[in-house]
Amino acid sequence: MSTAANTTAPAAGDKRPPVILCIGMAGSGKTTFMQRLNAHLHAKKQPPYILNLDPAVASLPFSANIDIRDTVNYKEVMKQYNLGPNGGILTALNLFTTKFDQVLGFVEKRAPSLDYILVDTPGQIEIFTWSASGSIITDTLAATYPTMIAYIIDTPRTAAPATFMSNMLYACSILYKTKVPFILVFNKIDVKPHDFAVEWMTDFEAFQEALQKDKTYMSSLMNSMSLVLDEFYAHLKVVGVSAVTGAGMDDFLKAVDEAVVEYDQEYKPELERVLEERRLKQEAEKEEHMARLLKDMAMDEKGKEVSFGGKGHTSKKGKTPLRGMVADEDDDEGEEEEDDEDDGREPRYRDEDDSGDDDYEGYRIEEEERRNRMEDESLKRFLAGKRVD
Ligand SMILES: Nc1nc2c(ncn2[C@@H]2O[C@H](COP(=O)(O)OP(=O)(O)OP(=O)(O)O)[C@@H](O)[C@H]2O)c(=O)[nH]1
Repeated sequence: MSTAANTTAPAAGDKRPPVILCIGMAGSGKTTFMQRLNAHLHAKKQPPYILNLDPAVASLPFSANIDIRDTVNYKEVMKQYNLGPNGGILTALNLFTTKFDQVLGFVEKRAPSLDYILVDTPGQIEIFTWSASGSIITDTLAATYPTMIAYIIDTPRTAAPATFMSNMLYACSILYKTKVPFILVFNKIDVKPHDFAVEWMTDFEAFQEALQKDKTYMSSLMNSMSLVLDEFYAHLKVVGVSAVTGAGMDDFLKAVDEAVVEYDQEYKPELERVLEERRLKQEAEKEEHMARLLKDMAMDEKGKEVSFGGKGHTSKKGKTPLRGMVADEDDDEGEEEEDDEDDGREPRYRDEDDSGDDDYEGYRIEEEERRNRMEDESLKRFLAGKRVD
């Protein structure tokens, strides 16, 4: 776990602004946090580019550059598809995702002049974190930009060990699902400072002690869960902020810088490895299909072997029809071999009963002799000082 102390500033002239996906439980203060962050960045003369992905928000306290509500009317979606509010929001997000390549196009044009891209997500957290659209949007952004999740937590409401544990487990599930760098943002520290949370995350015994006070059946379950979470905490950046007073905003930006470094050092190489693995797998599949196709082409529908009349054709004893493309060739067994000369003809199929074989062979020999005669003629004309056509 890091607490945004040791940081590296983003490289000057970096054309890939970090994308900050703001996610959190309803009422955790996502929108207020975005508003505060927006104001803070404007004050620093680094105005962010804002995407609003919440189709159900009544009014935004900041202006979004791209707003899902301009594209989809979620109330109309509810009516048309006969859905409830959550189904309407999810369908609206799905519809918007089908246009996300256009959104990316807009972002791309602006990216060189931007320092930050902020994304507000639907209040119903699972609509973004557990939907296909949420994954597509996250993965698409993360393929190009250093993308991270700012997980907003309502600190006063997380002070009980059981609530804290539930919230951390949820955060853990999102981290393992998205795999992008993760910042835990303890919001509302003007009401309750987040020191207790940092202590519980860094000092295992302190959390165990807090758990001892809980005498319910849940405490033993939580005891074992807390062991699992220890590993998870190591991957997190933790900051305390107040979206109302503006406390902790610079700490948050330092954590963003750290997340960019983490993206470059861990996420991106892993992404490239996965893409390369996929490419190799596809290539291997293609080769396998080709080999199977060639094998199939060597057999006619009745299961008889067929061959091509052109270069690389098979002998009657049933060799591989396309030389050089399929392994397992053995050409010099003293069998009756056909001429390997490429005569430029289209390949033709035949089977062992092909009675036209001899005619064809005769024609080939005739053709070759004719070509040889022409070449001789041409040479004679050249030696006689005439132009060669
Ligand atoms: N004291 C205090 N209150 C805050 C802070 N941040 C947000 N709030 C309050 O928390 C409530 C919820 O804030 P929102 O920003 O609407 O939360 P949200 O997560 O966007 O909520 P949804 O729109 O339901 O997703 C509001 O009453 C805010 O004024 C904070 O840092 N300190």
